[in-house]
Amino acid sequence: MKAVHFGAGNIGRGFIGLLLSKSGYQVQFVDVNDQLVDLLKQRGEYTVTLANEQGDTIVVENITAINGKDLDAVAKAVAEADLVTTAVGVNILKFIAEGIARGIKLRVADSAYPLHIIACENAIGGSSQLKEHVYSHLSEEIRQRASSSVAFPNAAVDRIVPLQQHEDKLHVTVEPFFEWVVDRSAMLPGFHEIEEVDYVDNLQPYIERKLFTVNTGHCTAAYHGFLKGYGTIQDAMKDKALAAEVRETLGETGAALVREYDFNQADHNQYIDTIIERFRNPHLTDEVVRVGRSPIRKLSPNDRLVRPALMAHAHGMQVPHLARAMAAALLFDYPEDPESVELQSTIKEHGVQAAITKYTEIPETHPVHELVVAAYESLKHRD
Ligand SMILES: NC(=O)c1ccc[n+]([C@@H]2O[C@H](COP(=O)([O-])OP(=O)(O)OC[C@H]3O[C@@H](n4cnc5c(N)ncnc54)[C@H](O)[C@@H]3O)[C@@H](O)[C@H]2O)c1
Ligand SMILES: O=P(O)(O)OC[C@@H](O)[C@@H](O)[C@H](O)[C@H](O)CO
Repeated sequence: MKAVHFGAGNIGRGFIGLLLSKSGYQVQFVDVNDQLVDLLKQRGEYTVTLANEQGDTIVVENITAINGKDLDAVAKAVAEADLVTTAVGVNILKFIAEGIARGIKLRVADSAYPLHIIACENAIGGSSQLKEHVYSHLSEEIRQRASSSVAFPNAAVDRIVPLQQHEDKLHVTVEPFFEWVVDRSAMLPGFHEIEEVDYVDNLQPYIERKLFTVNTGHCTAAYHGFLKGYGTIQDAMKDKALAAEVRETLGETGAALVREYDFNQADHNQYIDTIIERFRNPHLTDEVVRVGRSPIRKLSPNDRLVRPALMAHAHGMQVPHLARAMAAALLFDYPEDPESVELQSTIKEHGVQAAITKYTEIPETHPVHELVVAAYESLKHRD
């Protein structure tokens, strides 16, 4: 069984590549980082360390890599694969689409054996978004032929993998916890199941619960932590007031999720507790600037702050803490992050109200918009 995985970065090597390899897939990574690709090709293996007391290690063997700039090689690999996965960042999906489309074209020309394409990104409907990008490169005739043999099931992936500090550029340290849930209803017969993956008929509650708990809590800790001068999530979570802010924020998303999806409140509280403990893992060093990266994406309408806030508001609930988290995101001024630079320049040029409307798409007349502006002013002028 052959798998092609786009993005040999932290989650690519530390989670997806590892599970695929354990399940008997021969994994070919595709990346545009020349050094990473060369090392993977030369060595054919890498090490994953679990951030636990014992520091357990696993060697992932029998892997190889392709340079993503070599579109012919990418297309050939996709044409021959049983499974394509991605962990490149949701905004990068459009850039990998052409190679996948060319692979599909080659593939449907001489066979119709099934291909599953699963985007493992932090986004709602990641694989569906990738499908749109891929299909924009295909003729109607090829789309028709692909419709019965190429599936794009959506997925939710959860494992904290920080930026790596190892001398060995392939070595990756990951938290022990992981969860990978795939939408079974969009799958074709004959799929070689990936071990330890959960297959569900309705993914929506799972992806929203993950994104609006793990990722909402994480970015809340990151943005408030950044404002308070903490370098890592672990240090930020030692601040009692900050940890309480994270919990209150997850109380707001939790109330909305329980109402929307009928989750059991006690089970959801347990889920929140587990996640907060994961943020505190003393064996991890996770920088606030990684977790807060791409604030424009994180402030976008379908992401971890705005969507749960509007969902809660629609159920008649108050969202002061989500509004504060959005305000803290608007104050994330980190020159090495291109989205932070754009955000700060928009605020400077057009004012915070216009920036909120532009990036969150919440109209100025909406009560949540007013809450975010007030929280922004109060955080900006804090002592
Ligand atoms: N790190 C985590 O804790 C975590 C957990 C769950 C989900 N995710 C999601 O996984 C995705 C990747 O995150 P990450 O932390 O591994 O990031 P990362 O930066 O470590 O890895 C991304 C990789 O994609 C590569 N890439 C960029 N453009 C490419 C292209 N055109 N073709 C092929 N490869 C390309 C980069 O070179 C890099 O190696 C994101 O969507 C993220 O939200 C991350
Ligand atoms: O990857 P992002 O930028 O969407 O979010 C940053 C972190 O919250 C994220 O990578 C988490 O570590 C991960 O989603 C845990 O499953």
